[in-house]
Amino acid sequence: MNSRPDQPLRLGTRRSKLAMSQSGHVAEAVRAVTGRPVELVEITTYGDVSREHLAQIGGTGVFVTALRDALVRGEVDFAVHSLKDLPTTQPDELVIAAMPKREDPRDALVARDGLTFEQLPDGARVGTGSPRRMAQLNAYAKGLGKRIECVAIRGNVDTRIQFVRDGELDAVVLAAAGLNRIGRGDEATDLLSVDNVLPAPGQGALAVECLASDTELITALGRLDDPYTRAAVTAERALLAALEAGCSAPVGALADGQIVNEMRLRGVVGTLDGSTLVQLSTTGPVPQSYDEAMALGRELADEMLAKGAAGLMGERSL
Ligand SMILES: NCc1[nH]cc(CCC(=O)O)c1CC(=O)O
Repeated sequence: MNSRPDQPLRLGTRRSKLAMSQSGHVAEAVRAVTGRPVELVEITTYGDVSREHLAQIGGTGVFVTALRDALVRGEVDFAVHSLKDLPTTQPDELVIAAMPKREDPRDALVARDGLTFEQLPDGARVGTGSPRRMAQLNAYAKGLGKRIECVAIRGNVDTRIQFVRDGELDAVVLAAAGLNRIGRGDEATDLLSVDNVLPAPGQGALAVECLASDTELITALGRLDDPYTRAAVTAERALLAALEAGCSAPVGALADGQIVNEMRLRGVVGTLDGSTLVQLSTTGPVPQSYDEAMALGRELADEMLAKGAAGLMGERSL
């Protein structure tokens, strides 16, 4: 593990409140399973510094590159990422040693006056720059016989909620997991059913990453792994990768199950205006290996591509 047992394990983390909360929880769990002290090492990423919209920065990896560089340089022993921010390609020198049990995967609405999505007035201004959310929220609104205006916003969770508190927006849409992790989950005025809005692949789940050569640490961190979460997220990410889409593309996916030993993978892509969505699902036994989980995701991607998914994603830079 790169150091003597009495020395702290170094956990590389972003500085944001969300990242610090995620890292704090994982640090505590790692302390519990290893008996070793864990020290948080703060690292600034380009995604934290830049004021550009994520779609303009070019999507994948803006939050993780600096953390990975620190791992490869040996400045930290392990790092915690939000899985939905992690590119689907895995560098050879790093491994995801654990995917702990996933939090609530849903998107949440934080609206003025306690409004639910259904209660939003026609023409409501809703803060989100995510193509995935825009496509599905526009379609959801249309099904309710109204229009919403999606307004691209950036910033951390607190900043986004402030747009609503200041009266600049009627609502913002955020990951429920993020709200919960920073202790603001009770401010959600609606939790969006995954029947209406599928989350980003991996949303609500964390990746604990370390050097592929650090076998002792991989074994220790592995005790935090939740195999069901790993199977689900692997299938969702296989779908995303097979659709050749980055994290800023309008792709939603969720693998879950109501029936024991069965996993249902749902996927969606759409046009940003929500006028066309390709939404499909496939069901099979809970994958028992990486290969089985990958196969589940690829199978659904093939069906979605056959239904014209690729054409819909072409306009993602709009
Ligand atoms: N893209 C930013 C990001 N990355 C992870 C989360 C929330 C926590 C998670 O999904 O694990 C968020 C904020 C949001 O989308 O509201």
